[in-house]
Amino acid sequence: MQTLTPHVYWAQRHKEINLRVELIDAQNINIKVQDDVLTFRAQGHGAKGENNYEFSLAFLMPVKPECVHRSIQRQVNITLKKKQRSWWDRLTLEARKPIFLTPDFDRWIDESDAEREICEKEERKTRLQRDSVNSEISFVSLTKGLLFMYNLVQFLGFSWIFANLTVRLFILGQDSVYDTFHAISDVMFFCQILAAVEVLNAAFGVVKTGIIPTLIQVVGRNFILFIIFGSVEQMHNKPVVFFVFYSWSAIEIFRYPFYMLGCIDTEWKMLTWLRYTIWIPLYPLGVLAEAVAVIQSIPIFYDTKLFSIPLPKVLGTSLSFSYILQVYLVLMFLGLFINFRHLYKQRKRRFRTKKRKAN
Ligand SMILES: CCCCCCCCCCCCC[C@@H](O)CC(=O)SCCNC(=O)CCNC(=O)[C@H](O)C(C)(C)COP(=O)(O)OP(=O)(O)OC[C@H]1O[C@@H](n2cnc3c(N)ncnc32)[C@H](O)[C@@H]1OP(=O)(O)O
Repeated sequence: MQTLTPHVYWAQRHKEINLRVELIDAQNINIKVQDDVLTFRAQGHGAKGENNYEFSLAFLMPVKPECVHRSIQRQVNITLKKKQRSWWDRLTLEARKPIFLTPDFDRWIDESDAEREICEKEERKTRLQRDSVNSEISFVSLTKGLLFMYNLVQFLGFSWIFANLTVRLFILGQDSVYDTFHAISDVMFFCQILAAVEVLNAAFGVVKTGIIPTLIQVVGRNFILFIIFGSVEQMHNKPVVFFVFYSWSAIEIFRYPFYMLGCIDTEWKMLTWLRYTIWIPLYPLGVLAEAVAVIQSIPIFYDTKLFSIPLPKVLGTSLSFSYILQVYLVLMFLGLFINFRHLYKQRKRRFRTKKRKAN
């Protein structure tokens, strides 16, 4: 086998040099770049059949020693990085062009074209960045808009409940307390079903809050509303319904407007203080009222056998739901403890941040 020189085509960009070595089925390719000199050795099929091929090129200016090459059926493509971003007048150190070297007209561009190519690339990049920022902004605005609407609906719902309970108490006196469920439950059902959105918001990171406290809050309330009050008629006329609904709505008429203002990046200090303070008496009172409701419902579930769970014969006929309620009573106080601690932390975080901002 003889050693021949392959035909080499070259082109440049501001940052790199591209070489195309014309060699069919190149094998044992050995390319080295040392002191700005590239040496190429390979076996392949050229104009004179299967032979060894080699060449070397001393570059006009410094190049990085690492290079990338890729052999495809009819050629070997080599890419080298220039050490400095610049446009070379020629490829080789020697002014006389080697005979085997030709400009690669398929890839050839002059300096101004290369500049334009770079400008276009930059423009495309900026446009892409701008587009992604714009779509991020419109996504955030859409989310904030939807959250605002959600909070507004809840605020209106709970304001109606709170106002209704208060006005009825003043007009009808004590009697209104016994009729709370019939007067209020439809709106309360609506608001509390809708509150499931808060669990989804926490789960998908739409708002910066933990899922566990939200789940405890929503599941805890809906258990009382739908199971204890909703499914047992004997509970409808109990005064405890009034106290539960009153404690729930008393916090929500501050919490939801606080969130609404948050959605439009506004804050009323008084409202923030109320949102993060009023739960301190309301939460234990609310849980206490809920506990009274559960305790009052236990004998009713026991007598009516409602929701009792059928058991295998060896264990007895069925497990009364009243036993589950007794376990729930314990869970309630565990839930109270978790959420009380969570709200306490949120309060501390909120007021600590404010103080730091004020400094
Ligand atoms: C696993 C299931 C087990 C079930 C076991 C059952 C156990 C039963 C336990 C029962 C206990 C529940 C009793 C309860 O029903 C009794 C009462 O409600 S009594 C009445 C008094 N209640 C309250 O005061 C509680 C009110 N509720 C809450 O405060 C929340 O629901 C709670 C999840 C407890 C806490 O809220 P959160 O974690 O979200 O804290 P923040 O308000 O500070 O919000 C944090 C940041 O998120 C932003 N955010 C949150 N929600 C929204 C929203 N809807 N829209 C816009 N932004 C929102 C908020 O602005 C904060 O952001 P930043 O810090 O940037 O301002």
